[in-house]
Amino acid sequence: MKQRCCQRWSAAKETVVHDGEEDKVEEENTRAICNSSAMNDEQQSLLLSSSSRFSPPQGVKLSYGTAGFRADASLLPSALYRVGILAALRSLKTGSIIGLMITASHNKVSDNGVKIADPNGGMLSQHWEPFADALANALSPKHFLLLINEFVAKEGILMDGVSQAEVLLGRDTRPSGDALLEAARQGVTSVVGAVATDMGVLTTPQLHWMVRARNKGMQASEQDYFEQLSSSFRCLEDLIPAEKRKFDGLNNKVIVDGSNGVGGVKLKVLGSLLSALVIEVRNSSEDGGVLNDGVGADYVQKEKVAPHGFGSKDVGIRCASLDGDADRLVYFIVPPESSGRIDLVDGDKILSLFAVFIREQLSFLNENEGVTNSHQARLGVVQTAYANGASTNYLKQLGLEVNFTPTGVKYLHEKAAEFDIGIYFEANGHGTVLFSESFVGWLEAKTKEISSGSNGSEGKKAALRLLAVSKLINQAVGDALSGLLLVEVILQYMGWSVHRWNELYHDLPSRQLKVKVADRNAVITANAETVVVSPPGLQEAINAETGKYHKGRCFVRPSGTEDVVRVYAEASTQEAADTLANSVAKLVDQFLGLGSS
Ligand SMILES: CC(=O)N[C@H]1[C@@H](OP(=O)(O)O)O[C@H](CO)[C@@H](O)[C@@H]1O
Ligand SMILES: [Mg+2]
Repeated sequence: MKQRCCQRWSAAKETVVHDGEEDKVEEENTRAICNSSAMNDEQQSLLLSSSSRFSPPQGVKLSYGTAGFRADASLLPSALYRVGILAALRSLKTGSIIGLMITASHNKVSDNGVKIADPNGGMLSQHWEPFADALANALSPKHFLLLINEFVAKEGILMDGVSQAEVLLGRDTRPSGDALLEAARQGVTSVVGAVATDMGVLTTPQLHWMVRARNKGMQASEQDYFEQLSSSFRCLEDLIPAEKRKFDGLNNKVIVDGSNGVGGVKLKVLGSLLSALVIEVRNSSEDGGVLNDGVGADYVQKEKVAPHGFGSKDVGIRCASLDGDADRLVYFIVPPESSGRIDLVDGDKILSLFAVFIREQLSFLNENEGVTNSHQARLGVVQTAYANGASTNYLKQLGLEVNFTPTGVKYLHEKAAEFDIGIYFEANGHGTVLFSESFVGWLEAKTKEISSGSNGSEGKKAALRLLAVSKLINQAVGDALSGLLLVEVILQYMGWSVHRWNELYHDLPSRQLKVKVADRNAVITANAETVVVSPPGLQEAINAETGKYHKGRCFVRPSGTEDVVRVYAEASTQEAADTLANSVAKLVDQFLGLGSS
C-alpha cells in the first residue's frame, strides 16, 4: 500500500505549485509522508484531489486569533476547506459531534470567518490552534499533507475509514456564506468516514447550543432551541411573586437593533412564542440595511451613539442591540434631547444584574427552612481588564469573588467553569452564566426534597428559578438571545426600569483608542494584559502618565482580531480619560510606531 501511495504522490508532485523550497526538503517530506502509517492510501488520495480545488492565497498569513480566522471573504475558501478537515479530525479524535460556524461577527459585510465549536459547545481546545494556523497557511500540497499526517499521528487519530465523524455547519447572513459553506463541506467530506450536516443560517450561539445538545443526547433542532428558551423564560415569569408583577405599556416592551444580521430574524421567531413580553425588532437582515453598518452592539458600545433607526421617538424605552452573529448584547437608553448620544448599559451591567439576582436566589436557598446548608454554592464572576472599574468595585462590594482573564471568551469561559455558578462577561456584551453539572444535580435533588415538605417555600422557588436560569441561559457560549430573555425576566422580577438598573453604579469615564504599529506582536503583556513586559520602558512610561490622573487606569495590548494595539484609559472625568488615552497612544507610537520597525 505504501508503494502505491508513493507512486501517486510522485504524480501529484508534478502539479505542485513551486513555493521556493529546496528539492531535498521536498524529497524528505515525501518520504516522511509515505512512510507514515497515519493515513491509509484512500485517505491520502482523497485529500490530494480535493485540496487541488482550493489553492491558498499567496502572501496572506491567517491566524486563528481571538475568535477563529477572519479576513476578506475572497481570501477564505481554502481556509474554510482546511478548517473543514480540522473539524472532521476533531470529531474523529473526540468521538463527538463538532460545530463549524461561518461568521465574522461584527466585522464589515465583505469580511467573513470561521470558528470551531468543541464537543461541549465551547471554543476549540487551545492546543489545536497551532495546527489550525499551520494548516491554513501551508502553501504547497506536500506541506499540507505532511502537516495532517504528522498531526494525525501525534494525536493518535484513527483514520481507518471505520470511525465515523460528524460536523454541523452553520453560517450567518453574509452573502459569501453559501460558497464558504460549500468549501467547508468539501473539507469535512474529504476525511474518510466524515459527514457534514448543513444546519442553515443560524446565530453563532445557536450552533454552539446544538453541538452541546447533540453530544448530550438531547433534542437539538432549532425548534428545540426556541422551545427551551421560551419555556424556561415562562417558568421564570411564573415564579415572579404576584406583588412584583407590575406590567404596564412601557415595561413589557423592548426594542432590539438586530445589526442587519441573523439575530433579528431569530429573535422574531422567539418573540412570537412569548406572550408577556413584546419584542420589537429593527434592523433585521431582511430589512435591506447593510450588516454592522452604523448598527449593532459593537458600534453602539464603542461609539456610544444610537444605531440607525433609533432616535428621539425611543426616549425612555428599553432598547438593546445585538452584534452581527448575535453573541453580544448591550442595552441602551436614548436620553431626552440626546442628539444621537445614548446612555450605554453594557456587558458589565448585564453581569451585575445577573449577579444581584443569582446572589439573592442563593441566599433564599441557604436561609430557608427545609433546605439544609449541605452545599454552599460557590458563585464567581469573571471579567477582563476592559471591565469598567466601577463595575468591579460594585461586584466586590456585593462580596463576590471577581476574577480577571485575558481578553477573549475562551479564557473567561474556562475560568467561569471552575465555579458552581460562574458569570462571565466582556464589557462589549459577550458573556453567559455557567452552572456546574454537580450543582444542577444538587438543585434538582433539592426541588424534589423540598416539594415533599415545605411546598411553595422561598427555598424551593429559588431552586426552581436557578434551574430555569440554567436552561434559559446558553451553557455553551455567550448568547444575545438567551441573555436578553434573562435580563427581561430579572427586570420584571425586580420591578426595575432600565433606568433603575442603570443606576446600580455609575461608570467611570473611559476611552478606547487604536494605534497602528509596525508589529503589534512586539507588545507582550502579563497579569491579564494589564502590564506591558516588552518593549522595555513602555510600562514605566504608562505608569508615569497614569499617575497624573485622579482614578486613572490605563493599559495597552495587541488586538487579536485587528492589526492594531488597543489603548484603554479610565479616569474621574471624560476629559481626563480622553487625555490619558491620547498621551498613552502617543507613547505606544513612540515605542512601536510605523517608523520604529
Ligand atoms: C476590546 C474588545 O472589545 N475586544 C474584542 C475583540 O478582541 P481583540 O483581541 O481586542 O481584537 O474581539 C473579540 C472577539 O469578538 C472579543 O472577544 C474582544 O472582547
Ligand atoms: Mg459576535
